[in-house]
Amino acid sequence: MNFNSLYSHAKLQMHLCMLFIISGSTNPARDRSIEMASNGNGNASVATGKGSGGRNGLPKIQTQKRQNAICHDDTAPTVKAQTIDELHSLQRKKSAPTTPLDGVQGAFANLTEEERHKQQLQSISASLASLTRETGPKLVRGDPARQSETPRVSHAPDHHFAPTFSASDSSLKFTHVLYNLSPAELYEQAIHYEKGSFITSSGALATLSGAKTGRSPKDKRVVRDETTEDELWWGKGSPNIEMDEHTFLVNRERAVDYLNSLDKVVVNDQFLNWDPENRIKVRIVSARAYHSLFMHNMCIRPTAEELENFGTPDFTIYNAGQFPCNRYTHYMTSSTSIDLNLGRREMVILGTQYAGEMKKGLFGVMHYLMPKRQILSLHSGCNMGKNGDVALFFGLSGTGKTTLSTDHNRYLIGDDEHCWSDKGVSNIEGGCYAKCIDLSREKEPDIWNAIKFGTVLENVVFDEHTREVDYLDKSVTENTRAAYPIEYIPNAKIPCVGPHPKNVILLACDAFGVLPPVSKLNLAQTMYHFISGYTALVAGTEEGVKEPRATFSACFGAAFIMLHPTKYAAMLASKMEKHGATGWLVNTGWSGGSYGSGSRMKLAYTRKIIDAIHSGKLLSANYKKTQVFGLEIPTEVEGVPSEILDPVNTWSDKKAYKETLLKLGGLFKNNFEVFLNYKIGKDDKLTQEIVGAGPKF
Ligand SMILES: Nc1ncnc2c1ncn2[C@@H]1O[C@H](COP(=O)(O)OP(=O)(O)O)[C@@H](O)[C@H]1O
Ligand SMILES: C=C(OP(=O)(O)O)C(=O)O
Ligand SMILES: [Ca+2]
Ligand SMILES: [Mn+2]
Repeated sequence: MNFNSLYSHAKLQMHLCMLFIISGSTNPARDRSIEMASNGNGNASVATGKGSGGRNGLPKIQTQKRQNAICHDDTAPTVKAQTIDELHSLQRKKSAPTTPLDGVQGAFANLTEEERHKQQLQSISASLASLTRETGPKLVRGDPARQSETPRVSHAPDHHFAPTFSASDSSLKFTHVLYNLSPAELYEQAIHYEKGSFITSSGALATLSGAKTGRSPKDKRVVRDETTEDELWWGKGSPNIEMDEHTFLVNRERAVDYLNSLDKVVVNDQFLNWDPENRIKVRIVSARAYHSLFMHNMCIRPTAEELENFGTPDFTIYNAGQFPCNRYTHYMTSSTSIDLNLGRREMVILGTQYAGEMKKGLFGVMHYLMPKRQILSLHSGCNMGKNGDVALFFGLSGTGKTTLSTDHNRYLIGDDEHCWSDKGVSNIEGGCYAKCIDLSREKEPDIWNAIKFGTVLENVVFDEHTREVDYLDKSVTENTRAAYPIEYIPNAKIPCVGPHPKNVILLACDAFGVLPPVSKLNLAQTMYHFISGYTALVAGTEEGVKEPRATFSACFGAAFIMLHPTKYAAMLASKMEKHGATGWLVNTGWSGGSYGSGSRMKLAYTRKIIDAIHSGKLLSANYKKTQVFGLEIPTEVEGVPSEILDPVNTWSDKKAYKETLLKLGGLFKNNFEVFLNYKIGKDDKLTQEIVGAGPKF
């Protein structure tokens, strides 16, 4: 007998001893019982010495009177387990293998699965490899807290790697990998390990994103190398702030070292783009279950079989958001850095946990990769009518892409990021990311109902006891969000693809209150407004802020484009022309005066306007032309009071209206100056038309 078995033998003896002590006898088989009988009032009484085995004077235990024949302890089905551990192991069965193992016998089948796990771990280890050490970290599958329960497959280092004796501590330890966990597993991880994670009354997971509750565009850096130097848009107005390759590697090392120092990392392998020919494989390595569940919802979820054959990712995100960048590093101007290296196909996130950085970061990558394939990437929502008519909804943050593309009478293709190829449109993502501030069940029932188990609810406030969310509460931020899989919307179009768009709707939330609720645009006007990318929002939370602030963001998403805006504009113009799409400008902002005196356009009216665009009725309406912007506005729209269609009618102070209109016109003009020297499309004709499509005064 070796020491171990001696020890366990001794332990068994001890357990038996304790059992005997508790039962009060050296012969536990001997019956001594207490008979508990119901007295009919639901109370139990103890009758002593009545039982058959009451020889030692101790009563027998019985939960019910025998004669009423309700309780049959002895006949009730019993669990098949002999021990508590065995019972617990019965509860969770192993996931079924996805590849049918026809005729393959046990041992070989196991080997195949183990082989597959080993390959996955090797691939992840390679992703997490430090660039200055020789091997990737040692990885183990599963939660370290559940070592005994989870099958462990350790990463056997490749033979061609010589063992490094100058290794650091981090290369000696194991890192656990939580690979493509399910929402339920991620809930448990988040609730157990991440402060600020709670289940709300509807079943959604409430999370906190930390100090950053929105994107940090000033902290975005893009590696400028020989290729990107020529290809990308640099300089004034560009969102691409340069960094060099070396600095990228410094930040990458910082993120990778941080991730490798943890007990465990979460890894998602997923897809982008529903167009199968242009699908991109992405890997997201992060430290938080919140980030993993967010990306699970937002990217396209692979089937178990697709995951088995995933192979090497096309793009990898290292999200070390809890850890700041080093301010002494060149190019760093804050402790936050979001770094894109197109050559290495990698992105590093340091110093921000806002999950939107990941989805919008990948969108930037698509804005680079897709135009190279003559596919236009679009910052737009997209839906389709019963007859197959597709509409795009362009707009900056908060202008209504998600709200208006989620339409109970139409199929949802996607709420935010799309591609327009020769075949039609495809969603890049597998989920939606809705703003939740002031969300109401009545006005937005589909979004309301999508906030259920599996949905990530960021930075919302809820009742600590009932866990009911107060969507009016801005205590954490105004930018509260819900991220849910697209199939949580009942009429989602799966797969998320559709034919060529018929209507291109440009959304502007005009807080000046001078843009009409809807205008029909010709192609040159559509391009003018697309390149301008106007919206105006109000600070909102700050006291005394009366003046709306105009924002111009080229292509309604300058923060995400990688090439010069005119490249995307030229592609949009040629596609719209080729497929005969109509452009519209819809003001989802103020009416009856600027912010402060007027009020926000009623969502119900905007929906009626959108309905009339979809149905084709608005195309054949009567139109008149506005001053300054020269916009064609309809005189009537079903379900909308006619007097609001021309904003001048809604302002009581006509002089103030005219001044504000001219002010906004001036802002448009100033903004467009930088584009006057560029050619859009093949000939000068369109360029001249676009320049002429702006405000005149
Ligand atoms: N007339 C309107 N049209 C569209 N959205 C409106 C309107 N009035 C108020 N809203 C609100 O504005 C917000 C629009 O946000 P969202 O649809 O998420 O924008 P985006 O997807 O473009 O970032 C929502 O909270 C919506 O309820
Ligand atoms: C997630 C974002 O997109 P949107 O507000 O357009 O939905 C964002 O801009 O951070
Ligand atoms: Ca967006
Ligand atoms: Mn949105």
